[in-house]
Amino acid sequence: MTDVLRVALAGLGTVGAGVIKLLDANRELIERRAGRPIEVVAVSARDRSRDRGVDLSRFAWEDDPADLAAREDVDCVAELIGGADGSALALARDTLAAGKSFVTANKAMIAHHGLELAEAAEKAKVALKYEAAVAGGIPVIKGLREGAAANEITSVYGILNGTCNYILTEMEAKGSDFADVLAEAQRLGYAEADPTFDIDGIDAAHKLAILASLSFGTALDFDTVATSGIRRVIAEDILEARALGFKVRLVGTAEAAGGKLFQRVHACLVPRDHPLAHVAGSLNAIVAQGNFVGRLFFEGAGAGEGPTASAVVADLIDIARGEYGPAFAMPHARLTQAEAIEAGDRRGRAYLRFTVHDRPGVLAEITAAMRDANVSIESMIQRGGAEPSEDSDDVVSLIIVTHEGPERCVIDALERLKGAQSLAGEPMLMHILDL
Ligand SMILES: NC(=O)C1=CN([C@@H]2O[C@H](COP(=O)(O)OP(=O)(O)OC[C@H]3O[C@@H](n4cnc5c(N)ncnc54)[C@H](O)[C@@H]3O)[C@@H](O)[C@H]2O)C=CC1
Ligand SMILES: N[C@@H](CC=O)C(=O)O
Ligand code: NA
Repeated sequence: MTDVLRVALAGLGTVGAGVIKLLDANRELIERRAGRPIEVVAVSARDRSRDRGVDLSRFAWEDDPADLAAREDVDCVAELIGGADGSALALARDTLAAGKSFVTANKAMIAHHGLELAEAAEKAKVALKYEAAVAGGIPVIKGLREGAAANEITSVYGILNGTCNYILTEMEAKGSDFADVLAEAQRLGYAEADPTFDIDGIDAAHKLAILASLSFGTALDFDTVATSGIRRVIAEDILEARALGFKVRLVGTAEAAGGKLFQRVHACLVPRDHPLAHVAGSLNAIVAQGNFVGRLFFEGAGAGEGPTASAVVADLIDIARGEYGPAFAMPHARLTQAEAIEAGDRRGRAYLRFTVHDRPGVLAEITAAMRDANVSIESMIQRGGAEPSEDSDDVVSLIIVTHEGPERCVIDALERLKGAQSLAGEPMLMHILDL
C-alpha cells in the first residue's frame, strides 16, 4: 500500500468538480479518517479551459480518459463521465485489468455491466465501488451491503430520482409547468446529460436494478424492470391525488419471493401518511424490509454536486483504508438468477384518469369495461363540464379509484377501452403504493 492514495478523475462536471472541492475542503479530516492522504494526481474531461471553480493546474491532464488507467502514478480511478458504454466502460475495464481500484457514480454502466466489472475486480483483487450511483449522497449501498448483510430482505423500494421528485414537488407546491421545473432541475445539476433518462424512469430503473441485486443477492437484471416515468402526470393528477389523500411520486419497487423477482418504476399515488410522501425536492428515500432488522428508511440528497461528491469520496476513503469487499451482496458467482414476476400477477389498487367526451353514455361504456374485466370501483369523480349533450365537443376528466384486485384486471379493462368512442385521450394509470 502506498503512503498516499493517488487518484485519477475522469469527468469534471457537476460531480467531478465537486469531488475536487470536497477533497480540498476536508483534506485533513479525510486523511485522519482514511489513514493516509488522498491526492488527485491526474484528470481528464472534454474541455480543458472551462472554468469549474477549481484550480486544475496542479494535476496532470489527459485528453483521453483511457490514458488515466495506465499511468504509473495512479492507484485508483474515479469515473465521473457517465453513459453505460463508451469511454466510461472502456476506462472501467482498463482500470480493473491494470489491477487498480475503480470508483464510479455511473448507475447506467453498473446496471448494464456491473457483473462483468465485479468479476474483473474480484479477479484483480481490487475494489469496485459505486456508492454515488444510487441515491447520490445517501449511504444506501453500504447500508444494504454491509449494515443489513445479516438479513433476508424481501422488499426494497423508494424515490430514486431527484429530478423527478423535484419536478413533482414543485408542480405540487407552486402549480408550475413541467417544462419550467425540468429546466431548473437541469440548471441545478440534478438531471442526467440526457434528461429523458430521468423523466422516463430509466435512471430510477438503473438504480432499482442495483438495489434489487444488493438486497436479494440476485444477478443484476435491468431488462425486466417495468419502467415508466412522469411525462404523463399533469397538474390535475396532483390535485386529484391530494383530494383523495395521496401525493404523486415516482417510485421504484423491487420484491423477491420464492426465487422470483418483481421490479417496477412508475408514477404512483403514495398515501399522505407514508414516509415517502414527505420526501420533497431533489431528496431521495429508500425503504428496505429485513427479516430481523425490520423496516429501514434511508433519506437524503439523491443528486447535486456536494452530496454526490460525498459518496464518491466515501468510496475513496474505503479504498484508502484497504476495505475491498465484494461489489454486490456476495462474490459475483454466488448471485442467483431469478425469474421475473409479471406486473399483472400482483394485486393492488389503481388510480385511473380518463379524458372523456362530455356526452351521455360515457360513464356506462367505461364502467361496463370495468365490470367485464372484473375491476371493482371504489370511487369515481367527474369534474367540470356543462350540461352533457349528444353533440358536445367538451372533454372532461373522469377519475376512478379501484378496490384492491389483480393488476391484470385493470390492464384488461384498459385494453377493452382501446378505441372507445367515449375517450378523447389515452387513459392515465397510476398504481397506489401499498407497501
Ligand atoms: N449530477 C448528479 O447529481 C449525479 C450524477 N451522477 C452520475 O455521475 C456521473 C457524472 O455526472 P455529472 O457530473 O452530472 O455529469 P456532467 O455532464 O456534469 O459531467 C460529465 C463530465 O464528463 C466529461 N466527459 C464526457 N465525455 C467524456 C469523454 N469521452 N472523455 C472525457 N471526459 C468526458 C465532461 O467533459 C464533463 O466534465 C454520471 O454517471 C451521472 O449519472 C450520479 C449521482 C448524481
Ligand atoms: N439525474 C439523477 C442524478 C442522480 O443520480 C437524479 O435526478 O436523481
Ligand atoms: Na448513495
